[in-house]
Formats: sequence, C-alpha cells, structure tokens
Amino acid sequence: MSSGLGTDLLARLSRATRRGAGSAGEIVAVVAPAPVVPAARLVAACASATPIVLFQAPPRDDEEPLGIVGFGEIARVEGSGPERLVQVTSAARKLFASLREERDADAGSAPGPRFVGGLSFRTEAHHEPPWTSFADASFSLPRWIYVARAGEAWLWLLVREEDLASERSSIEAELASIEAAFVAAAQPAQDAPSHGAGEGAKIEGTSREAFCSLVREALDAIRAGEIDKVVPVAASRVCPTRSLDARAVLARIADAYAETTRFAVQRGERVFLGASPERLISRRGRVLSTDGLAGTVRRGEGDASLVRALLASPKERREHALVVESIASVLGPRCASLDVPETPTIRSLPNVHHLWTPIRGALHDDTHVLALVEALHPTPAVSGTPRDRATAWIAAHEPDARGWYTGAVGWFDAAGDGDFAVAIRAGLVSEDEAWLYAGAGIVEGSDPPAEYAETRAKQAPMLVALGIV
Ligand SMILES: C=C(O[C@@H]1C=C(C(=O)O)C=C[C@H]1O)C(=O)O
Repeated sequence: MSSGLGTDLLARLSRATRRGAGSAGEIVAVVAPAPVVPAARLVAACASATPIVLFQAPPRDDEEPLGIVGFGEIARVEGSGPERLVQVTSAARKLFASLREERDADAGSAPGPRFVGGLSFRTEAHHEPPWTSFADASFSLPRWIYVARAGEAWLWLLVREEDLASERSSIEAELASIEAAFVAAAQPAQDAPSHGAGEGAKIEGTSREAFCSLVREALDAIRAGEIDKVVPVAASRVCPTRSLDARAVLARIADAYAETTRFAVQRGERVFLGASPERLISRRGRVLSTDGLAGTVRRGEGDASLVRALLASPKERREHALVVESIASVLGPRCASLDVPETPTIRSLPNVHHLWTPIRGALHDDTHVLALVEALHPTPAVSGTPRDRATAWIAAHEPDARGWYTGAVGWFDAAGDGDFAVAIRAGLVSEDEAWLYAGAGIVEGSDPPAEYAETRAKQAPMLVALGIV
C-alpha cells in the first residue's frame, strides 16, 4: 500500500529502540496513524496473523464507535476458578507496568494498548469439547492492535525488547500482510461465494421436543418456588459440506448486524464470534453504562403491533424487571448516582425486538472494569433469579456445555477502562464445524413452543452468517 504505514511503523520502532534503555522484559509499543476501515473486514482480509481478536462496538447516541482488532499475541493472561478475573487483573497490571509507550506527536491521542478477550459463563475445572482451548477467562495483549475511534485510527506494534533482533523479519512479513489487508478492507463489501457452510449442510442438536421438555422442567422448578426465572440454552452443531472460513463468517455477521457489538476471540483452531445486542458494562473513568435487555418478540408481519404487545405483556415485563432490578442492586452501592429509567423502551434488531432499559451511572471510585464484570456476571438475562439457584439449575439440567456462550467478551486498558458485551447471538466456528447456541428466559407463564421459536429467531444472525438461511 502506498500510505507507507509499514515503513513508518518500522522507522518508529527503530527510533524507539535506539532511545530506550533496553531493559530486559520491557515491551516497546510504537504507534502510527492508520487508515479507517471496517474492523471485521480488516480481520477477514488478513489470513496470516493469528490468533485474532475483535471488538467492534455499535454507534450509540452519545458515543463514538470503537473498533479494535488484534493480530498475534505478545502475551496472554488467563485465570481460572472463582478468582479468575482477579488473576487476570493482576497479571495484566504487571504487563502494563513493563510497557513503554512511544508516541510521536501525530499519535498523541491514540487510545493505548489494551487486552481483548473474555470469560466463560461459569468456571469449570476443565472445559468440555468443543471449548477445551477456552480458559475460564482469557485475554490477549496482541502484537498488532488496530484501534479506530471518531473517524481516526491507529496501529500499535508491541515488541519485547530482547526479541527485537530475532523477530525483525517475521514482524516485517506480518506488517506486509496487514498493509495488504488495509487495502482489501477498504474495498466495497463483496459477498464471497465461499463464506458459507455449503449446499446440503446439516444442523443437528437439541430438538424442539427436547427444548420444550427442558422448559417444562424449568416451569416445574418455578412453580415449586425453587427459582423465579431461569435461562436454559440449547446448542446446535452445523456440519458444513465445505471448509468454513471463520473470518469470512465474521465479516458477514458484522455487516448484517451493524447495530450490535461484533466480537471474535480465537483460541487454537476455533473462533468464538458473534453480534451481541447486549452491553454488560462499559466504563470510561467513573462513568459507566449498561443494558437491561430481556423480553423478546420475533419480528414479522404486523411489526408495530408485535412491539405494542411486547411492551404490554405482563410476563415479558416481569422477566425484564428481574434483570433491571438485579443490575441496579449490584451497581447501586458502587455508584454516587445511577439512572435507571422506570419503563423499558424497545431495542430493534433485524431478527427480533427486545425490551431494553439503558442504565447509566457515576462510580464512587476508580473500580476496574473487570471488577464490575465480576459483580454483574451472570445477569439474570442469561442465568435467572435467584442467581445462585438458577445457575445451579442450569448446571444440573442443561445437556450441552455452553462454554463462553452467555459469558462476556470485551477489552480493558491500563487505566481499568473497558467495554464488555454479553456473549450471545454467537457461535464457535472452526473449519469443519460450527456450534450455535441460543437461550430464552423462562418465568411463570412461559409457553414451551413459543420459547423454542424464540431461540430459533435468536440464532438468525449466525445462520445468516453461515449462509444457511
Ligand atoms: C439468552 C439469550 O438472550 C437473552 C435472553 C432474552 C430473553 O429471554 O428475552 C433477551 C435477551 C438476552 O438477554 C440468547 O440470545 O441466547
């Protein structure tokens, strides 16, 4: 590409290393302005640098969209068990302390290096297939970090001081392929004919009858007073008739669901990717925002009356209120002010409408975004109420491992700012299979076949991205 991004970044790296004290263990981070391109398409256009991570937030009324792409890894921090996020926070803090940021004047406002990754729904001693390569919590500090914000973008390159000489040629090769990817990503979207699962692809998994009987068991537990709400999840496995290209699937879901948070985390041969409408938490300094999102209707004919019925349904409103109350009770004590609208509005997506309560607050102190994730996750939107009993019900009754589905995916930086989305409307894609998931909130009055239909509607984004519907 003619922008000279590669030459520019390499020259900055050389200058930075000449300036530096060169202490072993130090990570040098250099940054240069980069072209603004759709983040998911940049991932799709760059096949060579792995693992990949992506976090692409939607434009919201008062905020600029933020696109983050990571290629490769300079470090990975992981945690397991109940302390998983404490472990991640402390390992990340050490890495941030060893990071030396070198910025020229034209990159003074570039958002700094950041970790991107996520966490599973619940902690496990060993994750079951297909989730074996996904730890309880796992975050990448990428070697290459593309950050786009407010019509500007930058590319960071992170190198360990002691590896500079030995890695120079591989860095140059990766940079050449990333430069080529910037050119390709700037072209108008083309629907590659090879993106999908192929003619005759099979889907196997939880049958309608099996899901309905799971819902009936949930209703029994609700009637017995054990729980008020629970969110069972069903899994399906797509067996393609040709090799799947996870990056192409990602580009497709990202284009089709631009109003959602698009994300991807690659571990080994598998990429967990999706388009989530639900924000778990976003923190900038002491300002936080989150979504109460629960209560769903499938879009269809007479859309306006479907919306009115959703807003008027006591059952959907109760299901929604349980989520909002729980979020407010977790965040209330941590906040100097918390704005929780009294009535929900509607969040409309191409496949479904949801009841939505956007919540904003001001923290008392500089609580790290990961501490907020720990406090909020899992919300009753993906587990139920009371939370511990609902989660225990899920562990005892759900037939398939949900892994990171209904966990959270996001990023955090050295200041403890970050954004996390609830990891839904997502699937786990590798060359030879794709696992899709969907859940539905069950409360008293839920109708099993209607809940099953709701899970089908929620799988639409992944099915479209896989070329199945
Ligand atoms: C569990 C899922 O979605 C959640 C459940 C919802 C509901 O039951 O109405 C709505 C939004 C999400 O919080 C899913 O998409 O798999």
